[in-house]
Amino acid sequence: MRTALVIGTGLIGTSVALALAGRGVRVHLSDQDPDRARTAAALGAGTAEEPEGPVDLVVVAVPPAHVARTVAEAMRRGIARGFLDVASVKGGPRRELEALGCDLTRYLGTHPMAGAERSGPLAGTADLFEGRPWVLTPTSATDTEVLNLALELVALCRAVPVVMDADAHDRAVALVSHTPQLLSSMVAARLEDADETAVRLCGQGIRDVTRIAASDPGMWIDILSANPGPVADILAAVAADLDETVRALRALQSADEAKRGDGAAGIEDVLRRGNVGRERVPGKHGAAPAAYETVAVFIGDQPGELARIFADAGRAGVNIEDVRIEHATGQQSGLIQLFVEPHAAPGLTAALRERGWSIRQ
Ligand SMILES: NC(=O)c1ccc[n+]([C@@H]2O[C@H](COP(=O)([O-])OP(=O)(O)OC[C@H]3O[C@@H](n4cnc5c(N)ncnc54)[C@H](O)[C@@H]3O)[C@@H](O)[C@H]2O)c1
Ligand SMILES: O=C(O)C(=O)C[C@]1(C(=O)O)C=C[C@@H](O)C=C1
Repeated sequence: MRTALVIGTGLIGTSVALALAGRGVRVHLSDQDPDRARTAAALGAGTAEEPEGPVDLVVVAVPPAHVARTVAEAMRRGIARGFLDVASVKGGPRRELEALGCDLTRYLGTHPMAGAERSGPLAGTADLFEGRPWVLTPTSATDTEVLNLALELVALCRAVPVVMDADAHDRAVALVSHTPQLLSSMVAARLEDADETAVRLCGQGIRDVTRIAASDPGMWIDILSANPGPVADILAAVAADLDETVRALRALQSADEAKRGDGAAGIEDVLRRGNVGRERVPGKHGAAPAAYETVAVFIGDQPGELARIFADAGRAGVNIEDVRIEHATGQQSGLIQLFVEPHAAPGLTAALRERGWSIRQ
């Protein structure tokens, strides 16, 4: 692929464009808000100038409700060999394109399973998709050349292609993306009127659970409007768990010992099922989840501290598999958790101690 046109230069479009431009593709950028295309261009994602002739690939990265019309318009102009979109839902846009009478041989619906709670071009990064699944939903009508262009795009973004049926995709993302977004928002919504003294106690648990609650509501209304049935089905199952958990907690307040035992069993059931589900979440690079050991180190909030600890781990010959930083409220220090293979943890702990780091026991 030598040339591409990215329509919609927000978080996803700019990230795609940065990855392609970084690997030598000439990328043209377009957005209904020209300032956004210019911002993406200024970040090195390509040029905001119109292509002079046809490009190899058009990537449509606009909100789901605008996908079909934008793809149809690009097809009408005949400006590329293939047309992709990256929307978070796949069944609806395909059916809309069908209804608009578009040539579906030239179109492929795709969805990179990577993103962020921020939107707009300034949130874009070239490495956003590295190692992440990127769903492709070809049908028997899809032209092989278009499928190959999509596979090339995924490879250039260093993502991992996953082929799925569009409706199966929508049911899957209802479970792993759309319902979690709503639940994160619902937990965060409890904080809206909470007492300041309670909010000050927020620790890493609530930060983990509510990160995506900062997402753009407009975008999510669009996504959920295009996938309401499957999300409602999963939320109904969550609601049944919630009802059961409330019942179990009330039983724990009872004076009757048997009822308290029943309540504890109900709570344990949901917590254990949660453990089992969590174990199924894929680990690094899509591999089976690894049981890493954590080495927790106190770290100062000043320039160079992270570089120093990573260099010290490197000197000890230890590969850091994952990392998490917990910031203590109101303090100029934090706690960095280094995830390493279990056999490497004792050596790393000793080496860091020797170099003066304070390790949390
Ligand atoms: N945010 C995520 O985590 C994520 C992840 C994967 C896929 N997606 C999908 O990617 C698409 C873009 O999402 P985003 O997060 O980059 O949103 P964003 O708000 O950051 O960017 C969307 C851009 O599209 C532009 N736009 C809107 N309508 C347009 C039109 N008709 N023509 C041209 N430009 C138009 C907007 O001006 C904006 O710059 C959506 O379909 C979304 O479902 C999002
Ligand atoms: O914010 C993130 O970390 C995301 O990856 C967001 C996320 C997801 O739920 O996985 C959200 C919607 C997209 O369609 C794809 C990615």
